[in-house]
Amino acid sequence: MIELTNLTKAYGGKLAVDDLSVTVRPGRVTGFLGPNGAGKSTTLRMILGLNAPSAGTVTVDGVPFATHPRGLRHAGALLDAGDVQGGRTARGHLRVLAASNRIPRDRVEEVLDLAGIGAAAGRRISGFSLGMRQRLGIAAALLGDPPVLLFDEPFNGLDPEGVLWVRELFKSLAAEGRTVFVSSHLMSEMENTAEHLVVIGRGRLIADESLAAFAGRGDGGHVRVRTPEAERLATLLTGAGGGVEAAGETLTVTGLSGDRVGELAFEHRVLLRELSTHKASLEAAFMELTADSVEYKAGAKR
Ligand SMILES: Nc1ncnc2c1ncn2[C@@H]1O[C@H](COP(=O)(O)OP(=O)(O)OP(=O)(O)O)[C@@H](O)[C@H]1O
Repeated sequence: MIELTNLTKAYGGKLAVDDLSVTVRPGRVTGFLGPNGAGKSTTLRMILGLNAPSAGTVTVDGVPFATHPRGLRHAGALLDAGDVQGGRTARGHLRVLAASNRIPRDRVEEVLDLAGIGAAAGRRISGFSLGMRQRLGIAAALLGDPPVLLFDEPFNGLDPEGVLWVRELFKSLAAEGRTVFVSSHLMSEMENTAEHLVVIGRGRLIADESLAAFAGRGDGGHVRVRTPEAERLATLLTGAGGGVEAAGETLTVTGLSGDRVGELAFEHRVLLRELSTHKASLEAAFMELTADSVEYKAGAKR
């Protein structure tokens, strides 16, 4: 369990993290979402004791991480996949980490295989692609078999197979009862991974809720239907409690399911030329929610 209490970090006069109070619970993947510059990396670094908070506190299983004697065996993290000595081999890099954390050498081979880079273990990291570096970073996080795991943008640079692998890995780590906290600036990456979401913007907490609750914030989706009898169908749909927007032969319907719209048309012998349902996208809910806190927007005046 990770507990942030009024956690704040100021750089100069600017608040990178602003009074954040959040509890990250074990047994589920918690997505940590926010646009670029929202303060995710700064928060993760404070959890690990790498940055000191300007105010507030953060504990990992009840104690500040820096004072935890078990180091990598207590919390593992992938922060910046590029932050490794390129001259070392993957195996060499992990062996150094293992030695300094009193982790048995055999574990290095285990995590290399687990991360799918066993075959590249003897190669220098400088020749690794970004995806391979991410896998190495994940292997390093898992080295101490820790109950708490933090990952900063772990999907960057991974191919589709890698993305699927990471998703399943995170879910299985959470199912084992671990605390798994994963940052991303893309909702799509969290959609099939996280059960719970913590969303921040400009350092402030915007949402702390289940993925299902978050999805419910969206517009709930709509049904699009095309008919030569648009006016008659619109009256029927409105009568059934739907919201209708008409544009020529096309009606956009909210508040009624696609099935219900089809049934009403059938019952009243209204000819349909098209009927499609459009689910509310989590991405849209995320963008809507964070729109005011996006710091770097294309074409926006600053
Ligand atoms: N060492 C630093 N000195 C000054 N400002 C910093 C420093 N580190 C981060 N910041 C600022 O703090 C804010 C939050 O940055 P942070 O990297 O935590 O955001 P992020 O959510 O991880 O973003 P991204 O998705 O782009 O990595 C940004 O405005 C950033 O410019």
